[in-house]
Formats: sequence, C-alpha cells, structure tokens
Amino acid sequence: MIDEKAIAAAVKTMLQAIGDDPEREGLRETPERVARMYTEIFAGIDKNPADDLKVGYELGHREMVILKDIPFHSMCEHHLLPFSGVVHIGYVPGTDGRVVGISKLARVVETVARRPQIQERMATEIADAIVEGLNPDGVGVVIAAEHMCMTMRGIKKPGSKVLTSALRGGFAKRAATRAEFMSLIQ
Ligand SMILES: Nc1nc2c(ncn2[C@@H]2O[C@H](COP(=O)(O)OP(=O)(O)OP(=O)(O)O)[C@@H](O)[C@H]2O)c(=O)[nH]1
Ligand SMILES: [Zn+2]
Repeated sequence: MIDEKAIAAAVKTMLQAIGDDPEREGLRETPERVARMYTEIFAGIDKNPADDLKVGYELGHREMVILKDIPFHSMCEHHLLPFSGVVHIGYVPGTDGRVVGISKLARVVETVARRPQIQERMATEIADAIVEGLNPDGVGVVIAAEHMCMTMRGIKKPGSKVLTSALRGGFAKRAATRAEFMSLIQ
C-alpha cells in the first residue's frame, strides 16, 4: 500500500534540503502532487504480473506469437529517473495451445514497469510471469531503452540504447526458435 502522506512529507523535506522554499506558490502543492504521481507510476509494486494472464483461450495454436514495440516508461531504481523504450515479447504456446488476448501481454509490461526497476530484472520478470501464467513451450523478451540517468546527468550519453533480454524454454534451448524470434522483431 502506497503511503501518500509519507511521500508528500518526504518531498517537502527534499525541497527544503535542496535549498528551495516549499511554501512558495509554485511548490506549495507539489508534495501532494508528487505523492499522487508516485501512486500511479509505482502501482505495480504489490501486483503479480502473472495475474494479468488469467483470461486465456485454448485455441490449439502451436506457432510463435509476437507482440513487438510495446512502449513503456519505468523508473530506474538507482537514481529514480525514468528509463523508456520498447519491449518485444514472443512465445510459443504449450501443449494445450493456450494463448492470451494480446493486450494482456502489454498489461504484464505495465505491471513490471511500474516499480523501481533495472532493465535486466524487468526482462526477467516479464518472461517469468509469462511462464507462470501461460505455461508456454517457450518465451523471449527483448527490451531496448534509453535511461535518463545516462542522458541528463552523469556520463551524459543521449541516444545510447540499453538492450536486455530473457529467454525461457524453447527460446533458450533451440537456436532456430531464437533466430525466428530475433528476425521477426527486427
Ligand atoms: N545494469 C543496470 N544498470 C543501471 C540501470 N539503470 C541505471 N543503471 C546504472 O546504475 C549505476 C549506478 O552506479 P553508481 O556508481 O552507484 O552511481 P553513480 O555514481 O550515480 O553512477 P554514474 O551514473 O556512472 O554517475 C550506473 O552505472 C547506472 O548507469 C539498469 O537498468 N541496469
Ligand atoms: Zn539510473
């Protein structure tokens, strides 16, 4: 449960600590506003992303399904600055041929993005949620993102892209499955 009062108090302390005046007109409502925003952008903390996959269909489909270029914004847990980009997800249904509504894959992305994150773990959590929720033959996740902590501060390398992946089941075991996925998401 997100404690908006505690967030607002902390933001007020931080504004004072950077030497600004939290009582000046422009900042007076900022602590509460940031608290409401945190409730929105960290809404995935207590959720199990596999729950997003409960509504499925046994279509008997046994070929690869891909949803690519799913846009997301998340917050890097090191600096609490955004990192943003796209996720590509592919899976091959299991022996029951169970598939989910395509939007449910994007819901999994939303759930894991709305936590303090690192990009590697985000890929892992998406892949593991699909394994748990769908029991597929295999799943592949590739994420390409730009990190504000590397563009607006620190090393300042705008345009540099971080790529991470997580492969499970047939995507990890079979080079041909992996190659099919990688060529389709290009
Ligand atoms: N592996 C990984 N690293 C990340 C991610 N997001 C941010 N980082 C890195 O986290 C690291 C934190 O490094 P520190 O040395 O503790 O912090 P810092 O002094 O602010 O580091 P600089 O960014 O190099 O200035 C940095 O190298 C960031 O680039 C991510 O999603 N995955
Ligand atoms: Zn960072």
